[in-house]
Amino acid sequence: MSIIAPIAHHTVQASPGPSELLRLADLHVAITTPRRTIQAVRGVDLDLQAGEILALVGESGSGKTMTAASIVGLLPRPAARITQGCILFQGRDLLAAGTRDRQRILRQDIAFIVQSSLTSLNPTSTIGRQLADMIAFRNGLGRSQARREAVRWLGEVGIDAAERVMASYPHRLSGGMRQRVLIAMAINSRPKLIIADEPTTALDTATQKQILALLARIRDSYGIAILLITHDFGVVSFLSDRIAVMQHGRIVETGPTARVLAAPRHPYTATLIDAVPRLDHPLPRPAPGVISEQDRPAILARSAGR
Ligand SMILES: Nc1ncnc2c1ncn2[C@@H]1O[C@H](COP(=O)(O)OP(=O)(O)OP(=O)(O)O)[C@@H](O)[C@H]1O
Repeated sequence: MSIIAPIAHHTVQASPGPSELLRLADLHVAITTPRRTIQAVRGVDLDLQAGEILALVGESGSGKTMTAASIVGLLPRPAARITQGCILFQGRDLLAAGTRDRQRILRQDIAFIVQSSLTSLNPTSTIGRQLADMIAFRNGLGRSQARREAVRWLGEVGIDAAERVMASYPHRLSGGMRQRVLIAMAINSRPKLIIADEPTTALDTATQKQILALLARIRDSYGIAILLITHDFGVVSFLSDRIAVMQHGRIVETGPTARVLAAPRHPYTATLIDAVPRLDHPLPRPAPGVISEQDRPAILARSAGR
């Protein structure tokens, strides 16, 4: 994985606190298309403490994925590039680090989980093979020991029928099972940070809740910090300690989850929260004529599913 130079470095004045894991300072990402250049990320400042779950929330196109991709060196090349800023991981600037150092940090300490779990797995290889190969490679284990470890990690992520899943090809598993497998792949190296980009978006509501509960348990058991990227405030309230709200490439509000949900300070945050109908809160008050009585059952059904 590599990150595109040249980069105008931002000077970070304060040294990181003892528990600061990740800091983005004045991060800018530009995307050049044949027709124009888009400033996808426009000066993002963000910090994440060890063991913390921070939700990065915003509508589609607000720049969440470009921010995450910058951290793990997966910006779509050659169109996208970091034009300014720095990314500190445990005080080290990933953008200034040598390729080997950066790759070592990304391999050992930062795991990236994306939404589309089918494309993240090799369709021609069994789950057991993929997981055991990864464990063997990372830990220098022999085949049978790596296999035993693979079964153990599948158990860790709540897969009971581990032997059956080991023998399965990815397309034979449900979306929730595949996401559990990806989480097992992410955590077996005991990273310090998981970046999860819309990890539950493609799943049904019950499975979403199970996967979110699993992520919470992983944080509690292993102290792994999670940067959770989502457009869904329902997901955020379930899982995160803190929220950062992103709009048009900028962070417009950051705060503890309970405070942000109860008393949003930025109008955009309030709009996003209001857009989530829930049964335990009054339904958002629609402008007259916008939501008719006929629409109401559908909204209530959606809200009941959360
Ligand atoms: N490969 C690409 N080529 C051109 N523009 C892109 C590309 N990927 C993203 N963009 C643009 O960059 C901006 C930020 O996109 P980004 O994917 O980071 O948003 P997002 O908040 O993650 O939204 P979503 O949840 O839909 O992925 C948007 O204007 C988007 O259209």
